[in-house]
Amino acid sequence: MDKLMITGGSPLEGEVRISGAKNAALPILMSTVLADGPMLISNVPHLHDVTTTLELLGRLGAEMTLHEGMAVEIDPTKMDSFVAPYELVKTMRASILILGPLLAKHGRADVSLPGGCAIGSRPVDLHLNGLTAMGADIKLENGYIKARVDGRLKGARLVMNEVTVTGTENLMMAAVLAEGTTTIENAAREPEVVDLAICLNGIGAKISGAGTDTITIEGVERLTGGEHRICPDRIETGTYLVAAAITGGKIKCTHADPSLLDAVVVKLEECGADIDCGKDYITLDMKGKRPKAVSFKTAPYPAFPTDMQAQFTALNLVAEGAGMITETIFENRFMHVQEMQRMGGNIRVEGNTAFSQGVESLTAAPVMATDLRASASLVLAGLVAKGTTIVDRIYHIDRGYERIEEKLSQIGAKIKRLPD
Ligand SMILES: CC(=O)N[C@H]1[C@@H](OP(=O)(O)OP(=O)(O)OC[C@H]2O[C@@H](n3ccc(=O)[nH]c3=O)[C@H](O)[C@@H]2O)O[C@H](CO)[C@@H](O)[C@@H]1O
Ligand SMILES: C=C(OP(=O)(O)O)C(=O)O
Repeated sequence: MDKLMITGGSPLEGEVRISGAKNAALPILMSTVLADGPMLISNVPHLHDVTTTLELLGRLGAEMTLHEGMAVEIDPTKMDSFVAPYELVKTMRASILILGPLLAKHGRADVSLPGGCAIGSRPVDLHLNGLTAMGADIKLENGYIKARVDGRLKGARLVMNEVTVTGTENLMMAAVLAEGTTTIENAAREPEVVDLAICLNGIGAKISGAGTDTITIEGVERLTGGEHRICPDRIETGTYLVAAAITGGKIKCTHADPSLLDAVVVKLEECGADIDCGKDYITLDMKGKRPKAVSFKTAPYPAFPTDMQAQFTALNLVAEGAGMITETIFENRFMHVQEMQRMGGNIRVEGNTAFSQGVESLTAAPVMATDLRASASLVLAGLVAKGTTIVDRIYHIDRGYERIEEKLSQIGAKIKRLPD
């Protein structure tokens, strides 16, 4: 397994080009199953999860052509398999996003039930309840979700008990080809849900209200093929902004969308950063300053994202003062804290809150984490630690960050990938 070797102490300075969003690319690539012609998807990030998604689509019989500049053309018209096998689903929970499109388009889907993962149990009951309410017959057999429907799914009123991002996306994708109108109440408002709706509306779907908590989908009989450009990754952007803030540097993130980062920007300003936003860039200046500790609770968009919690936990380790960070989305998302303690962080977890008291400096250590953002937060801690930190098991990082070591090196980090 590859590792990252980071020697801390250099303030980061320069420009980073932000990639397309993982969490938009995955549902949008899955949604191509619904189309009646080829789809050209651009600004696709080069990530392990994207490769897994393309492998899944290939196994289902979709034809794919890769174009220059991270665009992929997907022709789903000759699909002849409806099974998402365990060996793919176990490496990527988001494989569940194939369920809605397959069922809506082909009337059948066998999708391995995703297990829990390092950050929590992550059930998919709300996806299944919604599809059942739309007329699907769903059984669990031998670890697989076996979903069937005779003819088209039926539009329904779906009231979600919890705000679920992939649940909203799965049901929205299922509803676009259903007979009649579906409403999703208490829907997720995340920008990636909006990007998916834009993509689907571009090929003939009738979705309104994406980005609010009530989404209405008028089912249509067919969708055409078409084109879509994936929106910028707000979590990647936030991670690089924290990298500059934690090292007392100055950074410009280009090809970004600052309008998706309001809650994160508020906290960066609170920690002392000067921020400037343009239409497609965001700069952060923290030169010569030590960050001040921040406190917040994670919650669904537009509140502070759980996917940025670990990175700010790292920032608080070296900040001036006490910080209190509460995780409300996932029950086990502080796996990074024990590793941070090994680097000299003065931090403890009680219940779902991490309490920290900033220290002047961290010390390097060999560390590893069992999820994506936790691993990224250890890289951030390594950027300010005295000495050389080795972050193990970085396949988690490769699920969600495109060429992280190259992008960080370009802005002055001393970071190297150590191949297995
Ligand atoms: C590929 C993708 O987009 N992943 C994102 C998505 O994950 P994902 O869509 O899996 O996360 P959800 O929004 O579904 O999870 C939110 C909460 O709802 C619960 N829940 C969810 C579904 C369900 O059927 N039953 C249920 O109880 C979950 O356990 C969790 O406590 O949103 C998360 C929350 O912003 C992000 O951290 C992930 O990066
Ligand atoms: C939790 C995340 O992703 P996933 O839902 O793909 O596991 C994440 O992007 O931080």
